[in-house]
Amino acid sequence: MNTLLRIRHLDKHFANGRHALRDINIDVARGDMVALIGASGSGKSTLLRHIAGLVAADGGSQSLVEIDGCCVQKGGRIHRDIRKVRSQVGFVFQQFNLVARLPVLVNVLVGSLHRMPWWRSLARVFTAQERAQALDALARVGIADCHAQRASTLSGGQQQRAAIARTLVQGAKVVLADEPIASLDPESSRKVMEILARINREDGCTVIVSLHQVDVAMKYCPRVVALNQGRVVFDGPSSALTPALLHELYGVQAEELLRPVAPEPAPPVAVPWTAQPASAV
Ligand SMILES: Nc1ncnc2c1ncn2[C@@H]1O[C@H](COP(=O)(O)OP(=O)(O)OP(=O)(O)O)[C@@H](O)[C@H]1O
Repeated sequence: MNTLLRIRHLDKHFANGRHALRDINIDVARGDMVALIGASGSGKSTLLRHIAGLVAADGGSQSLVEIDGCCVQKGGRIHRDIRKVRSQVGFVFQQFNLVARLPVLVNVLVGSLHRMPWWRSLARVFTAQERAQALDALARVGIADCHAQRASTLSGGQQQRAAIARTLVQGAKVVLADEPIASLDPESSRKVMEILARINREDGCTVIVSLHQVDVAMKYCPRVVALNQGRVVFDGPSSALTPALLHELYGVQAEELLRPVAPEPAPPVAVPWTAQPASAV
């Protein structure tokens, strides 16, 4: 396996005593698209935040997170060169994390700040080439025509697509998406998942996406890692996830994962026009 992400012995206790992650060991190959599933509180967000180096694992542990051979954290300490590693990691949040008052294009350009000299990033001065790249990324996610609007004026689905465009501009090797469709309607959810699948397929970007719904995970992600109370309880092909297995893994909580996303609205059916006899009019 051409390993991009290596996680070893990840354990996390929060200050309130909650044991949120329990001896997590996962390898993810370059170019994989992996769904992280689990009921509410199972540890999905906590795991993604550890992978991004936003949270440190338990101190004094044997824990390790590496991305492309570079250390994110080891033994409960975030690596001192974390900024360099983070520039390779795009994070897509449930709540989009855009700056509401700034234009969409500027929000997307934020993805290129890590490549700029400090004085240019402070002044937010962007070159024509950088702007063209950001516009191109917005075109790829289907919202180029919104580039001049304030981020706050976009719909939730459009904001999430802008957040994905930001990771494209960033040139991230891995995109970590934390419940990116949790607050979206079914049609916007479908678009966002299709965009994530497309950047995985076309750019070879490794995608790890946490989801509540098993049906979405099975549709878009060949591999699923399932968490329950901070522990990996399944790691394998999504096709192996039957309702029976989910009930075995989660008990009654399986219902939360099996609840389908509302079906897409049926396309309008064209009713063939037929001439009516004059008397029927
Ligand atoms: N900062 C924190 N302090 C204390 N406990 C926390 C903290 N963050 C998360 N937890 C706890 O850790 C556990 C895992 O939380 P996490 O948010 O990772 O779950 P999740 O699977 O992402 O849930 P959801 O699907 O509801 O977002 C939960 O019991 C949560 O209450």
